[in-house]
Amino acid sequence: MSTVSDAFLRNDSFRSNSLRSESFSEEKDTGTVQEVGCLSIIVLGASGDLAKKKTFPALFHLFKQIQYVSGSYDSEGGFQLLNKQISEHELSKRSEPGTSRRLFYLALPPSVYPPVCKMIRRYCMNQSDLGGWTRIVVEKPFGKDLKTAEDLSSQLGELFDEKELYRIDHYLGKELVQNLLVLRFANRLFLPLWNRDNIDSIQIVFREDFGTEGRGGYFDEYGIIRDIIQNHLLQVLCLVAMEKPVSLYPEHIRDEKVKVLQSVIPIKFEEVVLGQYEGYKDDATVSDNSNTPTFATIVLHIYNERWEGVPFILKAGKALNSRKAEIRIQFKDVPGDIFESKRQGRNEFVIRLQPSEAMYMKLTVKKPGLEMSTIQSELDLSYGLRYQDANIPEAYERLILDTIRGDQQHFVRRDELRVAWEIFTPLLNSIEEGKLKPIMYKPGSRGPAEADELLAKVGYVQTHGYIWIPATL
Ligand SMILES: NC(=O)C1=CN([C@@H]2O[C@H](COP(=O)(O)OP(=O)(O)OC[C@H]3O[C@@H](n4cnc5c(N)ncnc54)[C@H](OP(=O)(O)O)[C@@H]3O)[C@@H](O)[C@H]2O)C=CC1
Ligand SMILES: O=C1O[C@H](COP(=O)(O)O)[C@@H](O)[C@H](O)[C@H]1O
Repeated sequence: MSTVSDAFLRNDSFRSNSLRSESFSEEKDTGTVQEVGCLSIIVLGASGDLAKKKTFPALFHLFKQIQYVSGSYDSEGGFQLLNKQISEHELSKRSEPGTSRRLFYLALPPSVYPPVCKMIRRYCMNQSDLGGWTRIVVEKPFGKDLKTAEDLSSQLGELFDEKELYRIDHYLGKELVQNLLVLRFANRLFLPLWNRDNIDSIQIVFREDFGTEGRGGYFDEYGIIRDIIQNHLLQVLCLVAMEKPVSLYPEHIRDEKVKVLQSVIPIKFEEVVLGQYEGYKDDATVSDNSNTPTFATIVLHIYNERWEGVPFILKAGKALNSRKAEIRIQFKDVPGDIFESKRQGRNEFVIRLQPSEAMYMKLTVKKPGLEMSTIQSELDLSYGLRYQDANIPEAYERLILDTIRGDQQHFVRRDELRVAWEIFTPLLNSIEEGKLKPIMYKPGSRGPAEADELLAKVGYVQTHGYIWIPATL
């Protein structure tokens, strides 16, 4: 376990209006006093992979000093000691009783959330009557299927209120994911286009060009659907597909996300392609007869007025030929096309979340010159070029700051989580029962060819002959 002091919060700029969103602030909703007491952030799972790769670098940008308290997750003595350390730390910062804030970040496997939360509840709560609080940040995967997730939610729900629980999904902290609401609802241009009348298919894609690399044991238990699709890609889908929320108030946004998920109809197994990269089982921590997919393409259908008939293709894979995450919105062909532009490709609006954030719209234009011929080109907003001086924060940096501010907009609500598991549990059960088997693919490839065939079957038309020429300054 480790604790981080409040040096950052002593910085006046943190309390300035520029960093504080009035519409989201807890003060406005509950009438509590301004938060000035000592803040302690406690990372449980401090020696693990997640903490090392994501949590600490993010915290390091926010804070200056890190302390470490070691102890086991089910020992009363350990948590009493932890509480003592935090209390001493708060005292040393002259924090008034009732004002201090404790953020417990559980970078742990979900199996130990209940005992750890019990210990926190019993031994590490602070007084909160003067604006102080205790908040718990939990990492995905929140459970393994509908039942385990619900059990976990119930266990945590008995210990903490929903407003004290922050289920983190770091994709919700990515710049271009956060931009989706603005893009969709602040641009008149998109409002009439964003529906089944104009859009033919939507892909949400995650590709990684490395394998499980030391995480084989964890991964083999979860697989790509639980690791990426059920959470990160589904969250992105919600923001792409949901209706306009009543306001930017977190509950209004999360209400709309839940409605989209509730409109997803059961997955047809013939619209699923699973893959496993060759060599995956060479990892000593992976079972020799593992059926775990490291690649999956899954078509979801949303049965509502806006989206009926539009396939949402969720695609994720490890050990592929490239690393990227993007949303690809493909429009329908132009009716009564007089330019034969169809032969070159359809309009596509691509939102690239990473690497190098960008949005581009693939268009057909007149080829410059004397001839009246057409060519595929693009309207291109590359963030690196357009916002050269902007500092795009790491997703975790942003989300941890939200937990301190008490803004739950970018966190997963319990009912959202339940529907997300309802969507994928039947498929996951069938994989576990061996009814669906992954197709082997070569590391460094595009994944199984059957995935591209499925894409074509549900209507995706690959552009041919499009060549991108990056802009130069
Ligand atoms: N601002 C910028 O940075 C811009 C960059 N570009 C770059 O230009 C290049 C071309 O752009 P774009 O056409 O959008 O992207 P790509 O050519 O990379 O991919 C287009 C689509 O075709 C699919 N695809 C690729 N190969 C196959 C295949 N063999 N069989 C079936 N489907 C396939 C891709 O699937 P999958 O998702 O699985 O890869 C993707 O959905 C890209 O590298 C892009 O990043 C373009 C415009 C602006
Ligand atoms: O949650 C996870 O995400 C990472 C990928 O995150 P990114 O921000 O680098 O796209 C993935 O490697 C890991 O398997 C998964 O658990």
